[in-house]
Amino acid sequence: MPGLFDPYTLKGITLRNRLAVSPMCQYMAREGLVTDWHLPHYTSLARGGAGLVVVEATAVSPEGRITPGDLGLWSDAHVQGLAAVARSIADAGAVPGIQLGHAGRKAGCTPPWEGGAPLPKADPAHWEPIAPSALPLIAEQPHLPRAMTGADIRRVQQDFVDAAQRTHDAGFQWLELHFAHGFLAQSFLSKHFNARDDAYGGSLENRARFLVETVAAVRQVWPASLPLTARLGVLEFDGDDGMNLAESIEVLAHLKAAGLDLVDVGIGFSTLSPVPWAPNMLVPVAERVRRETGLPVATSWLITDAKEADGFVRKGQLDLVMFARRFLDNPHWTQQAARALDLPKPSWVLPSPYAYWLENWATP
Ligand SMILES: CCCCN1C=C(C(N)=O)CCC1
Repeated sequence: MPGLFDPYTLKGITLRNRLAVSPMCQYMAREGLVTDWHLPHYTSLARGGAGLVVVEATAVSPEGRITPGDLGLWSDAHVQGLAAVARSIADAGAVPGIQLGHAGRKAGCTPPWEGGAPLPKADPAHWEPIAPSALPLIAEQPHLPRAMTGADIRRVQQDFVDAAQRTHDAGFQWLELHFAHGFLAQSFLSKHFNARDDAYGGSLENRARFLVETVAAVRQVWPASLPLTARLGVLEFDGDDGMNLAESIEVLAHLKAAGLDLVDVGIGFSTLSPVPWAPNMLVPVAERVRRETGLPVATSWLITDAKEADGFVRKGQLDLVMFARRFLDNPHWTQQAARALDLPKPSWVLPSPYAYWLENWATP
């Protein structure tokens, strides 16, 4: 079985290794546009040697932003800046990916380092979030999201399709739909936050309808040769995870039939239930998803050790390993992973101008 540093081919794309930079919100955009922050940020991550770099959650519409600082692809004006990012990631030898999402009821907040609370209604940047149902995330929340009409659902699905088309126009080769973290798609699936009585609420089939229809619609415009993936929250830590995981596996069968190529196994975060954080906590869950759906899987959350990650791949538990804070801490962490796994010439996971001097001269 291949290991962490073996290439990975999915549809018409081959990654140089199984290490992926997980999408990590930077909240440094303006009106959804790339700023001076993004190109150096993503270029340095790509030059670090990972096989795949997934650009942060990028909103398919203005009201789908988590914060006013989210990147967006809701207009053609957003393509040029992101095209430069995709090009730079590819020039560094990584495959450029991006995560498209809509934050639903969790939209319209300040960045975590400013508290992460919903913007006050009096704030000129404030907008009214939309969601499957007018249910608050927390009981004492000052304002409720607006319940989506059928027209809203169709518009947002078209927003996903249009943003996917722009994603391809920008030169990205890997697309991840954000179906996790209590954002819009996850909240359609959630028993806690979907109280609809139309075809998008009630039964599992109805609660999954938005997700299945969106994958099918995006698949129509996203080239068949390029991986179409989704991050899906399969656990909620709400005391009902036997059912949550079983339902997620059932939904994934339908998403696979609609054209999904890989699932990035995540957490639902539909409620504020405490999470029993532990190293590598989702790996066994991802393994079960892989076995029972037949879909290739990636996962993340507290995977920090190269030898353990290599083992997850060699044992057929994971196909890709998503690292987030490891790469924020050190964009060149892939080199440390290569050293830990005794790869020959480990510095050569980095570009030549770095690798030559790191590898060919005795270091004291
Ligand atoms: C409830 C989500 C916890 C982790 N985060 C995920 C984000 C995301 N875009 O998926 C944004 C920052 C926090």
